[in-house]
Amino acid sequence: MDSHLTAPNRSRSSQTPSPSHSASASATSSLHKRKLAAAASEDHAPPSSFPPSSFSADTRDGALTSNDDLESISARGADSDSDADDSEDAVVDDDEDDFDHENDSSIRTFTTARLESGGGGSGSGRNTKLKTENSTVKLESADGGKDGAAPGSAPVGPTGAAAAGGSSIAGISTKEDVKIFTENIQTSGAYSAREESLKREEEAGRLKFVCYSNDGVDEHMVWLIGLKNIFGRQLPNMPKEYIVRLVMDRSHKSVMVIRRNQVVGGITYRPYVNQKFGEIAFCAITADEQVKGYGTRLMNHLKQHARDVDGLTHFLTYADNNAVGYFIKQGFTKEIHLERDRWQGYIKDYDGGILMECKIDPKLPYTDLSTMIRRQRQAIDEKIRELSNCQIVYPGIDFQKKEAGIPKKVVKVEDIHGLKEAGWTPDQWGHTRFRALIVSADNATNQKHLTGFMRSLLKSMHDHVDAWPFKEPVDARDVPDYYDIIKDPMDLKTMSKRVESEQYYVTLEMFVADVKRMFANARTYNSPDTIYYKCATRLEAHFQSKVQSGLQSNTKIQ
Ligand SMILES: CC(=O)SCCNC(=O)CCNC(=O)[C@H](O)C(C)(C)COP(=O)(O)OP(=O)(O)OC[C@H]1O[C@@H](n2cnc3c(N)ncnc32)[C@H](O)[C@@H]1OP(=O)(O)O
Repeated sequence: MDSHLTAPNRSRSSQTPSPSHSASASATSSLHKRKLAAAASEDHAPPSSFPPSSFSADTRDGALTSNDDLESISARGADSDSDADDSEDAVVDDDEDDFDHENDSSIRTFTTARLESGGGGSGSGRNTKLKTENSTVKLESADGGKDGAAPGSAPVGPTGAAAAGGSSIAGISTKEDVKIFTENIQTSGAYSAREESLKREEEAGRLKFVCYSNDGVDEHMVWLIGLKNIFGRQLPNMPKEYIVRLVMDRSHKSVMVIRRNQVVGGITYRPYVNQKFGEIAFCAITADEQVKGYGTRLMNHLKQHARDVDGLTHFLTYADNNAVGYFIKQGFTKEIHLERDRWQGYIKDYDGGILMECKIDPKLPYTDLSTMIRRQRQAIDEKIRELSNCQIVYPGIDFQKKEAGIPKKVVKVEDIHGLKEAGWTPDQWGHTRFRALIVSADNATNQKHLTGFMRSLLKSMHDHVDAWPFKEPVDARDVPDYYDIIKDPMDLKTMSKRVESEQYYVTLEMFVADVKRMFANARTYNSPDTIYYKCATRLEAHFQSKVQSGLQSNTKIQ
């Protein structure tokens, strides 16, 4: 009667299981190429003490025995993904045996320990880890009560107290003192904004995160079936019967997102309590709710629950290649730091994925990270204000300009509001790399010096044989598209006006920047074979040599 969900024997690529293993191992094939060691955990669960009314669990952990029963559960509106197809999904019919034979040659490897643990075929052998020479030698009893939730046990709440009917995973309560910090909050980043908005949904009761395993309570079972359907759709290469097996396996737990009593997504994991790590088997959000932050919040709830309730310190998962980015954003790494002894032989090997690890922080308020981030933002902001006056906003400067960009009104540097307050001192005025020019004691003399040098440079360019294209601004009547292409025009006449204003160029660098721009414009608008381009290159070389010799002779004079 359970043939639908008891996979036939599979060939295995790397291990040779004992006959009893072979007999019990479920290694259903898929394009996904997961190397399943499923049977290990499914074969010997204690009988359910309270099977759900509408379907029965057989003596094997979570192995559903009646497709009709599954259908009836689905038909009751198990999840938002449910439709006619879903109820079919729920039924693993004989046709689906096809996939069991499809990839016989491939992919099915069992870790030694999983094979050993799956081989007993009885409850007592469950989770017994046998290490061979290459791996494990010690025999360690790890019954369901230790590694993994006790079969059929009700999920527990965040406090760690068992809650008979399961419990929603509430976020940690926000302490009163948070308000002190969260007042006057700066704008939050995208991550916090998303988390906060989902947190508000939770507080308003429109959204909840729950953790259940196969406990026989109708509502929980409906949700688990709903989650199973989502996994079936979102992980299309994963054999459906394998999904059912793990979701219904009583040693697995599922943290689910429930919105308006419908499952939106979830994560099914197996806590290895003795080893203090959990293995994420499946993780998915229903198609039309992805990339809205549910996956992140789900993971945060999972971490908090796994730490506070299961006492776990790490998660491991074989992440699908196309979901690696998501896991990285959730703090998973491809480097495995967890000591090999703690996990090798416990978790299933999968092809087509990459083993990733996440260390669960012992302190982080995972379900209230946004408040923590806001508090940190606030604290940093306050410290910045303490160390600087950047929060003070002064009235603006009148930057109205006359011709050639020369300011209408001369603004004395020392009159610029906030400059002194920011630590400016008059000796920083006109700071320039061309220090050789600025040796005089007062600013007025410095400016005179600078103006004289710039004037001589301008004259030298003006008198050059190649200067003719640059003497006046380009006339748009002659070159209609010039100003469409050149947005920052410059010419010798404009520069001359700026020099003579004695206000514009307060450093030589400013003057040199205008000269460079003038030549760059010529080379942008004109092609290299044009006279304009060639004039620009020759005049620029002339200018550079004049600047160099001017600076050198100036240095010599000093
Ligand atoms: C062990 C396994 O089960 S592996 C298989 C994982 N599951 C799947 O691939 C099924 C299909 N995908 C899904 O169900 C979902 O997209 C999930 C579970 C992967 C992510 O859930 P979402 O609700 O979409 O995630 P959420 O909205 O919180 O996004 C978090 C961040 O991850 C990014 N992200 C989401 N999915 C992916 C992805 N597949 N690859 C790369 N980045 C992703 C998001 O862009 C977002 O980035 P941001 O914070 O910079 O804006």
